[in-house]
Amino acid sequence: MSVFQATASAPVNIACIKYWGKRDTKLILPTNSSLSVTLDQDHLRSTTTSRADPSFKKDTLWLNGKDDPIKEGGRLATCINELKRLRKVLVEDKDASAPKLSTYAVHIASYNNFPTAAGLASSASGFAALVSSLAKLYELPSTPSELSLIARQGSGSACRSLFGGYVAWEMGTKADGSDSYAVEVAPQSHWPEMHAVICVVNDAKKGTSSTSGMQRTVETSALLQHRIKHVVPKRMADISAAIQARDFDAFAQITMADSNQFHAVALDTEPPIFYMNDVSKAIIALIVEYNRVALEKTGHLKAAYTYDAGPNAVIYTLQENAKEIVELIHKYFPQKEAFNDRFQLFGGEGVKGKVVEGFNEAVAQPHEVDAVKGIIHTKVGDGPRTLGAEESLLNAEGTPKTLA
Ligand SMILES: Nc1ncnc2c1ncn2[C@@H]1O[C@H](COP(=O)(O)OP(=O)(O)OP(=O)(O)O)[C@@H](O)[C@H]1O
Ligand SMILES: C[C@@](O)(CCOP(=O)(O)OP(=O)(O)O)CC(=O)O
Repeated sequence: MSVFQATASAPVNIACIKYWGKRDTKLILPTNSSLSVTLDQDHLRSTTTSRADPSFKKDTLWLNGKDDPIKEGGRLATCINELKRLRKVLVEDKDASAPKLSTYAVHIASYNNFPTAAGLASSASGFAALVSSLAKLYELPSTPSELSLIARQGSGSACRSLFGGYVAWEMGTKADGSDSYAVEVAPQSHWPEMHAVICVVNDAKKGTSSTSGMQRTVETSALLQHRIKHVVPKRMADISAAIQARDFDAFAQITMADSNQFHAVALDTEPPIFYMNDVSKAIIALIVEYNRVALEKTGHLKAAYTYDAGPNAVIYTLQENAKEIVELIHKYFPQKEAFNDRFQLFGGEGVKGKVVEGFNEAVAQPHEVDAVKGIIHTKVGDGPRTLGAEESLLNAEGTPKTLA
């Protein structure tokens, strides 16, 4: 008997223009457009296998090997049901010989190769991988933008992980959400030199979830209304132009300004929300000083920090500056574990921890080991990938394989 199964992996994305606020909480329609860089799934990814079988009793998801209950009417159920509906309408109703997979329950196993729910955008890669694997299983003729409409209903930011490179989520205006989807601004190949140095400040589950935090902001922040109307539209246009022109100065300025404003609207929420901590703030001080020196020496910026709903820093930079940034972070935040030098920046010599010439070392205090728990060096990457049967996460019985 044939096995109906597909496996896909999907990347994380980190926004430069932040999504923060919904105008429709059920459909997940945002109050502003947003834009992100997709990170390389060779380093950070969710991998998901979906199987449809007439013997399965109910839709089931295992996340990192553990049963993750699918709540009726919840986000997962919405995504799965919508994909089943498309299977029926786009495939089964058109071809009588197509197996009626839409009537079978599915078993889904997913693994994140990085901490889940720790502000590293696991919901984004997770829902993008889920939608990609089911779309493949159901042989849907849908485009990435069409699939992004479904991923959006799992987690807003997930819609942007349906593309590689530089991605915008157009907020749309329709009440049914049919024009609120992701589009490619530029592929990875357009500006492959974009790297990211991620400082993991806290990899534990966070306090205020994005979902509840942003809703409180919508309800209580006057500053958010200003941001939505008067700030984001111009920033979206300007950063898209900066990406087209590969203008890192403009890209960095806008990215840092938008991170700052997102954290300002979080603070403007009642009661206030603080996602950054003192370590996050020290990293900002280091990047500001590093850019000051760069501007003085070269007339250009070299780094852009951005923070999501947690204290972890993502520092965008061009490949040529990544080594200096890794050195800088090590100088102030000594590491317990050796740096994973996947781009061979250091050869065999190891990271020393040093600042560039002219850097004012007094801008931040050196911290104790573990203030920054890890440093992940990655870069812009491609969109979801379909993987072969040998990568399946489900065993013959349709339950998760134990991974080595
Ligand atoms: N691989 C996955 N497959 C399906 N769902 C997933 C997967 N990974 C994460 N999720 C869902 O996303 C939730 C975590 O989302 P949450 O927004 O709290 O954290 P985060 O995405 O890591 O942080 P943030 O979005 O603020 O950057 C999990 O509890 C789970 O429901
Ligand atoms: C700060 C952010 O990372 C917020 C992400 O929010 P989510 O997409 O996690 O929220 P839900 O739609 O409620 O699931 C900014 C961004 O990624 O644009």
